[in-house]
Amino acid sequence: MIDYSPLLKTLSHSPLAHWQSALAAGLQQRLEGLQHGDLERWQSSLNTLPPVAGVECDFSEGVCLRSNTPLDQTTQTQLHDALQGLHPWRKGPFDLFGVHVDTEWRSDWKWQRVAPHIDLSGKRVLDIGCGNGYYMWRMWQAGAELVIGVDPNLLFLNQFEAVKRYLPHAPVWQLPFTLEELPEPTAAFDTVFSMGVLYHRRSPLDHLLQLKACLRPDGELVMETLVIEGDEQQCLLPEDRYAQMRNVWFLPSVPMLERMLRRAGYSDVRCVDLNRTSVDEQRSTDWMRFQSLPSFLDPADSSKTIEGYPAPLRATLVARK
Ligand SMILES: Nc1ncnc2c1ncn2[C@@H]1O[C@H](C[S@+](CC[C@H]([NH3+])C(=O)[O-])CC(=O)[O-])[C@@H](O)[C@H]1O
Repeated sequence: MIDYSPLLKTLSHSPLAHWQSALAAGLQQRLEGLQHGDLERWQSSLNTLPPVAGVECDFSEGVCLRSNTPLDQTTQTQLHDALQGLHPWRKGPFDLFGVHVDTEWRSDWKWQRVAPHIDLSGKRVLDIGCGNGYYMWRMWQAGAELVIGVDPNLLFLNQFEAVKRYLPHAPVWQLPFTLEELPEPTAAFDTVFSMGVLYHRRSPLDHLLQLKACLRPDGELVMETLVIEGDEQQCLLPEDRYAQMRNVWFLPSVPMLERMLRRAGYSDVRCVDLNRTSVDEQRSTDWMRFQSLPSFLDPADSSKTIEGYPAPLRATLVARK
């Protein structure tokens, strides 16, 4: 598993120095207690990742790793099979030494919509619900000094580890925790991202307050979530599933979300992007062979989900603490 000691060392020289002992204890407990029926299989996939010499990053178009000694066919097949052992790959794409991991989501499209509105140079960044870490690599590429992501999903942690294995010295770390489990106080991050998480929370205002608690004074929040069209009085609470997703709670309108952010104490609240998710952006691939967005929309009317709700519309808002 990931050796977190360099992170703990980095933290000791930062305003998060108090995290050191809490994280060390929490991580040890979490990593020892990790249980999932597939964990052994994922770990053996990680163990079959071939070593690669002379790793270089090319993040100009996405997350692309190359070697100054191109991989022979056998090694590339070994890499392909090890990565396939970590199916399903949802966020990406990744190009790892010529193996193109064509993920369910074109997360690069979302990053292109978000990145122009933020400046991450020299920033200490926290990514809540970081998934497999795809955006964390983009944040590092955008100049962040330290990127820490939290996500309780163990498959995604293993996918992150597969990439991190080839970039062991990158200041990019994924912790197998939820936001709520982070040691307090956390008010040390310049930028906090919450993308694709708010609608999974039953108490959205508490989520906004917990995110604010992670920011230093004047720090910036990047909030990306599902919304509906409407005025500041409107919000959708699905009866059960939304686009086949369980665990979806509140989909506010943009004006309502702006109001929620202001009521939670943020200032300078702005919506910088609004985008209807297309079936080109979220779809099944060889790397995510389950059903995807095309099956979750009404076959007779793609402006609706199969449950009859408005089809996925996502907004990105930025705000200051
Ligand atoms: N309380 C929590 N704390 C931390 N993580 C959580 C919590 N609850 C859920 N998650 C995690 O948040 C992620 C939400 S996916 C967005 C991924 C990426 N950000 C994206 O913008 O594509 C949503 C989607 O794709 O619908 C999952 O990986 C959960 O495990």
